[in-house]
Amino acid sequence: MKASIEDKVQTRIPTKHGEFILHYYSNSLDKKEHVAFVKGEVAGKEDVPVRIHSECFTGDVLGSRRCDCGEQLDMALDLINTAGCGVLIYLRQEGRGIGLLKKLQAYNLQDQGLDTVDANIKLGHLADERQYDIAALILNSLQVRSIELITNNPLKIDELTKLGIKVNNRIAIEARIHQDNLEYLKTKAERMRHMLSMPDSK
Ligand SMILES: Nc1nc2c(ncn2[C@@H]2O[C@H](COP(=O)(O)OP(=O)(O)OP(=O)(O)O)[C@@H](O)[C@H]2O)c(=O)[nH]1
Ligand SMILES: [Zn+2]
Repeated sequence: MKASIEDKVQTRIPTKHGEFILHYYSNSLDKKEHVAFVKGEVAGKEDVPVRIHSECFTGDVLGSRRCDCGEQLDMALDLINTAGCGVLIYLRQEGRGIGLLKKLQAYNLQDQGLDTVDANIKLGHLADERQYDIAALILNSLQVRSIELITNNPLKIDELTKLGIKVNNRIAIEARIHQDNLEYLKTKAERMRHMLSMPDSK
């Protein structure tokens, strides 16, 4: 079956990072509520700054310091607002696609010494189960011609490219490193090829 989305409603949201238009999408692939936060005119534009942010309840909402998600969300919205044009797609792919329950179980395994990759595997999952079909459909629906992707994750660039999105550039988005996120970020750099400048990496 060919995947499809429908832009059901658009509404204005003033935020501490400026004003955006929130688009709510229904889709044929899952029952999740994926959204896009759009700044300015993006239709027909090249090199549009785009952040594809994966849901992280603990980081985005609770301000957890285990990961860099909350800080990245703030940085991306600020960057897009300053650029005056851009899109933040908020995909409901909690825990890299394994869901909140499994992510919280993975956190407990991490507290017993496993890293974020091995904890997922121990729970019977892949390290990363995310798919980007809906993100690509949203970008096409917004008529974005090409993007500058705000990410440190090369896999996201590869996956979007495979889905026909023209990624002309990458914009780095590195959160502050501290004791609570150090191991997590190290694992992303060493085992998931994330382009992060870690203190002791060569
Ligand atoms: N399974 C699992 N998911 C996690 C963990 N920590 C954060 N996440 C989820 O990871 C997702 C964010 O992915 P990241 O790997 O941090 O970063 P990314 O989106 O791939 O890369 P960037 O674009 O550079 O931010 C969110 O859905 C989080 O809920 C963890 O320890 N285990
Ligand atoms: Zn997170």
